[in-house]
Amino acid sequence: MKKAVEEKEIFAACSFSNLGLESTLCDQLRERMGFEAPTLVQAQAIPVILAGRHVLVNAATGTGKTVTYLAPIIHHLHKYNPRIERSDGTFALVLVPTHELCMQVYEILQKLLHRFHWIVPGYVMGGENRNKEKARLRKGISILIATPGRLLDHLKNTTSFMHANLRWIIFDEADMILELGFGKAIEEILDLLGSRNKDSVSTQKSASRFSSSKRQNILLSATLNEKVNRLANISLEDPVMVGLDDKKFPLKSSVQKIGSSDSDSDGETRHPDKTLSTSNGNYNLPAQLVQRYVKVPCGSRLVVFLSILKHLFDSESSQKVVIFFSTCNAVDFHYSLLSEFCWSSNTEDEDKLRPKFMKCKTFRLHGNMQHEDRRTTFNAFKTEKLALLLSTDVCARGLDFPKVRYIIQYDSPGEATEYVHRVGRTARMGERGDSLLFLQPTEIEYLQELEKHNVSLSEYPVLKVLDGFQLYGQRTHSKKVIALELHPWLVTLQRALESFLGNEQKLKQLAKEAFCSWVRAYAAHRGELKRIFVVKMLHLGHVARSFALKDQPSLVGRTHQLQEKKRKKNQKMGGLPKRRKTSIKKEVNL
Ligand SMILES: Nc1ncnc2c1ncn2[C@@H]1O[C@H](COP(=O)(O)OP(=O)(O)OP(=O)(O)O)[C@@H](O)[C@H]1O
Repeated sequence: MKKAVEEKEIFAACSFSNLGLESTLCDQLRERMGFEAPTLVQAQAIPVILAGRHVLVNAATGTGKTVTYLAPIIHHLHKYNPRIERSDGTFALVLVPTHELCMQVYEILQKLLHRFHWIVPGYVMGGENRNKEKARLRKGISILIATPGRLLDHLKNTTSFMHANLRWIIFDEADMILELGFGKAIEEILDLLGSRNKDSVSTQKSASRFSSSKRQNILLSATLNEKVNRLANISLEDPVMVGLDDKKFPLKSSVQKIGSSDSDSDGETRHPDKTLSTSNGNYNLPAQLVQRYVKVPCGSRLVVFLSILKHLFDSESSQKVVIFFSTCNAVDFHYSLLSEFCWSSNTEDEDKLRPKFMKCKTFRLHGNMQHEDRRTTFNAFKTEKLALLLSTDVCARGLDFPKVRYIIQYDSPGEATEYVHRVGRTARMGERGDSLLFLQPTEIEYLQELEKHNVSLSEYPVLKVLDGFQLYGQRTHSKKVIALELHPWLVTLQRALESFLGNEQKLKQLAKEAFCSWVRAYAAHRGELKRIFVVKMLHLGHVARSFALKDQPSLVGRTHQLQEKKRKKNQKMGGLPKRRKTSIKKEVNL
């Protein structure tokens, strides 16, 4: 894919060695990774990290934040003389929110360490075999990638986990880690590792040749915001902020900032020749990303969605699309529908063998899948050239699938932060990228929520796309059409879908389950968003149509009844649980 923006807007006018990185590592970055020059964020942050400062990094999605923190760690570990050994245990800890991100960082680390075989990479994460992890920790892991829950588990229960030499703690996607409700776990981890600013207690006595090394913590995300403030305050000492405005992000300790909109200092970096995208309360989005929305009445959502997908794949021979849904059930239903639905608009004869509606490969990824399946999907989608990935927000953060050309947010993302991360799966490293957000007419105010962060979307020409389809060999003109939902193409497609589902009982059951969890997820919007996504405004018959169901299924399934009972009990005992959003997010999203 051709770069959509000029190189100088992505890369700094210097080399990795100019930043102070060790020459073998620079060779490795060039030869093994194909990185000729550092990105702007790398040029600004690497020297500061090399200098041993605590750092807070805020830069747009897909700008190379992973290497920003890994390269300086490898640089320092490589320089220890005599060489570090496995028995020295863990020197660096990278905390990430999801299984997939854990694997991704681990893979990058493996590549970077190719010539440094004595520096051992490793990971621990929820869902993996604890005993195998224990064995690996016992042998020693120099740079450990971890999800917070499993790390805490090992810190408490794996006595052979050696971390007395720990020097770096990195929080990649720091805000997401907290969003997922890991705040308490993180505080406990910091305490156990003796890495809180004050009053920290370490469980292991440091008495090695590395004990004089100062601790260094680093927080990164494309959307660092006030939520991270507390974590930053307890974990960072005198931090340097890269790409962040300290007026919007006030920290107690003295702060040096680099690359923020009102930066007046180029600090210790040798090549801050460009500032990062501004972050004056606005989110950093890739400048070349084309962002659009499509306004669709609820009952026509599914048919418009399928039509747009068909249009995308018919018009480009190589296409990778990621689609976001609000629930695991919705992913499962749409995945099965897209994989099985057969229909051709050009044959009237019902008995003819019909071709598949979508001919590309379809993948799905969500938190209710087996870890092994998640891993297989993750790796397979990476290498495909023509494919669809249907996912929940488990895919929204940090994942770097090459050449994703389009992001569709079929279910709205909730907070603007999530919007930014979801669209950030495309338009990475200056490549082209498009995003499309589905909104119902009643939800259009959501655009103003995005505007508050300077995120503007233009309208997608949906009628033009629909007019391009042929029904029985004829173009489907909408000139006389008053409302989108009456477009002949959509009406015919909806009928075909409903009749298809009528004959596919398994799929119909999936549709019913998806319908119920979709409504529950819709009702779970909080705060300001509750005003925009009003569950009472939903016409449930229309919602049913959007799952290709002729009739509205009952919302009162057995699971729902149990949940209601639990909710009422909670209310009696003093209101909703404190982190309602988190529990709902865990239940429906990931
Ligand atoms: N200096 C570089 N030159 C060329 N490509 C690079 C360079 N640094 C990183 N990349 C590539 O850029 C892509 C994005 O990097 P990375 O995933 O670290 O971005 P990110 O800023 O962490 O994104 P997100 O905010 O979505 O997590 C990756 O494919 C990575 O290999």
